[in-house]
Amino acid sequence: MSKRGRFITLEGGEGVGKSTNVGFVAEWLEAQGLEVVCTREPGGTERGEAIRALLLDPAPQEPLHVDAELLLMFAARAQHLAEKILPALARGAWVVCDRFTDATFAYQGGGRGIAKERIAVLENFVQQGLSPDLTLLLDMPKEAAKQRLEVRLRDRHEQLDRFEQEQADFFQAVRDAYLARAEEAPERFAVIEAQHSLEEVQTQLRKTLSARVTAWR
Ligand SMILES: Nc1ncnc2c1ncn2[C@@H]1O[C@H](COP(=O)(O)OP(=O)(O)OP(=O)(O)O)[C@@H](O)[C@H]1O
Ligand SMILES: Cc1cn([C@H]2C[C@H](O)[C@@H](COP(=O)(O)O)O2)c(=O)[nH]c1=O
Repeated sequence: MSKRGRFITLEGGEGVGKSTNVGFVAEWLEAQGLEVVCTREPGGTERGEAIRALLLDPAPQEPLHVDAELLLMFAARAQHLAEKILPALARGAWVVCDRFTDATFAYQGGGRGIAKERIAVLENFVQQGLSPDLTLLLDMPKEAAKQRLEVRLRDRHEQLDRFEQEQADFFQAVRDAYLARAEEAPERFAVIEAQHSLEEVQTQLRKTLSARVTAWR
């Protein structure tokens, strides 16, 4: 029977470079001879992507209640775990996921103000003990991240989604919540200084991955 794969997540606020670096992390792991499944949240499955569209809708017809937002995140996650993440880990593949439950604690907890104890109830119910083996937290000041996001939106002719339309204090609360979680679980988190050039960020990522993969073997 093959050994269970490892579960790696990338986290951080808007525009810090998660999507840019998911492929880098996956390619680095593949170069070590590992099977890698790349995915994202909310989403990652057909139903999860439909829920994502509801959650990110830039111009919803009516406001989305914060509890409904929280439950939709976990509904998408339950489907994602059952259909994609758990089968991949069970056959020995490594899963690289752009956001997971730390995002819920940061956005719905820090940003929206939902008590972390309530989020933890859903985390236990849906994940039944599963949590990432390594979380790469890309951290940088929110002002610089916003500038990057603006460049991306302009270059790709995209519009701000429902979360990206939030105000500066929301993004500060999200960043603070992420950093608090990293402090609570230093053995799982690696905080990457994301304000540097892409080359420097990827050097930090490579060093972190190399140390972890060696330790796990
Ligand atoms: N280290 C870097 N230096 C300069 N620009 C960067 C760096 N990393 C990413 N970028 C650019 O910043 C923009 C945002 O990056 P990216 O889309 O990867 O962020 P993200 O964290 O996935 O954002 P979101 O959460 O909003 O989807 C992109 O245009 C990307 O090319
Ligand atoms: C998993 C998760 C995500 N979110 C938010 C964070 C982002 O604003 C969007 C996803 O968009 P991205 O371009 O892929 O970053 O969803 C959240 O609020 N809670 C969560 O659990």
